[in-house]
Amino acid sequence: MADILIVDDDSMLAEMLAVHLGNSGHRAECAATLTEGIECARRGRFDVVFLDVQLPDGNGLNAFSRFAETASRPEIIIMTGSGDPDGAKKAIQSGAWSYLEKPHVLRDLLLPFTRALQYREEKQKISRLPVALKRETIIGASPSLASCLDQVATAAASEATVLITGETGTGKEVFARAIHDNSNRAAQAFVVVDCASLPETLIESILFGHVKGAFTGADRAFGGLIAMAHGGTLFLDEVGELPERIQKTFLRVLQEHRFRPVGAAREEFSNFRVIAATNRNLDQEAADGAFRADLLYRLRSLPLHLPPLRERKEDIRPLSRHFLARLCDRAKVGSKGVADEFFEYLHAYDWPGNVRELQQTLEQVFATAVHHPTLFAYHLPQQIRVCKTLECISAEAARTRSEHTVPPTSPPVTWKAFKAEKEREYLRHLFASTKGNIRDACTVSGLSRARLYQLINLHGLDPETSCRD
Ligand SMILES: Nc1ncnc2c1ncn2[C@@H]1O[C@H](COP(=O)(O)OP(=O)(O)OP(=O)(O)O)[C@@H](O)[C@H]1O
Repeated sequence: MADILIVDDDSMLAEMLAVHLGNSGHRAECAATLTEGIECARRGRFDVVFLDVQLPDGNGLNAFSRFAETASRPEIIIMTGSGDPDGAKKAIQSGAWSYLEKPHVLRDLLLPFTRALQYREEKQKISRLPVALKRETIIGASPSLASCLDQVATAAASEATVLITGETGTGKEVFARAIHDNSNRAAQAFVVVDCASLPETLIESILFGHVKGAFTGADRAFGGLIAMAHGGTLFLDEVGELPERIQKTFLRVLQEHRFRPVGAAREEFSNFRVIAATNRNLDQEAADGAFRADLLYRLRSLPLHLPPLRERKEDIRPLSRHFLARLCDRAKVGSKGVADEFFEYLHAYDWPGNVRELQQTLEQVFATAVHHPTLFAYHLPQQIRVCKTLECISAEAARTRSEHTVPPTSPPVTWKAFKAEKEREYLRHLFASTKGNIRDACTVSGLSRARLYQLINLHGLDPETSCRD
């Protein structure tokens, strides 16, 4: 017997589905809105959620992760309107087990539902196995990182080719190593091929090796990276950069594990496993003919997408603490205190360079504050401080705007007096956000230094004390 949650505002359909499932020995509960559904999923334990897309208080697909991340981690079957290919595609991309078209839910339900339960049962058996994932190099505890770690465990237990995607600096190489370190191949080599820096004329020789005298300068035989990865893992970093000429040859090597070193008469064999990574949209490139679609499908037996840091900001604090502790260790200095607003500033920033940018920023901060026992927001690079400051100012502007939608109850003042008061308010806030730093205040406000000093005099303000008001 399974526990099912049906989230649909069509009460007749929900009821019919509940009765149908009840007749097969399952226990079904219904919710008519997203809010009610999420609340039910949090309170109860469900094996499967049937989730409608169009709900009165929002789109089911957008709330997908809120169901998937509840304690019982249910399998989710999406119910879409009929003939909505976009909805169906989005459902599968968000990790739904399957999708059913609304008018045929009862007719089409049996197979996906049975398979989802079977999958769930097997998943629970596997997760009960006492396997501890070695993940010392991977810091973070956000739900999305946890889900990536689940996928690392699955990939490590299999021999399938993995394609890791994600923006630059999200940790693709770290995750590739973690898959290798947790696999049966851990004792053998992890060979990195940086496809972006392979010299065009030497690619075959670097990958497949060469015999002595194969070309001018080949005064010794070389085994090649594929041979080196025998028994271990071949990590193709930036695989999208692999020249077209090699893509075809490589596809064959990937399928047959046989390759011919340059100048050799015979083929060699290597038992390697491939993990590839890219920050490019290879689907698009395959559609445009810039990357071989057959190679892409072959590489992507198991896909693993790493979310950017801005979508898992919970990881910023533990990552920062980890990097700072490592820097203190290396410099042989005691651990440093970190002011709370330091993290607030890190949170407000979008981290286009992801974890790598965070790590480099902290190295920079550490170098400038090596003798300071505490790190303050002031130690952070200017672009990060400006970002937080702009966030404060726009929040303040929104607050002021909303205050002004309320009809004024006090008698109107002159325009001049009103403007002066708003100017003073703005300046006070500007100094509070920039900690009284004139240079930052000019950057953020766009005022020249001369105009800023003029306004300070006019309103009799002191930037240093204003920032503490
Ligand atoms: N979750 C994490 N925990 C600890 N360190 C991490 C994590 N993710 C990334 N890093 C660190 O961030 C840096 C960048 O990681 P990595 O080289 O794996 O990124 P990448 O996605 O392969 O980048 P690129 O696409 O530019 O090659 C490395 O120093 C790595 O150790």
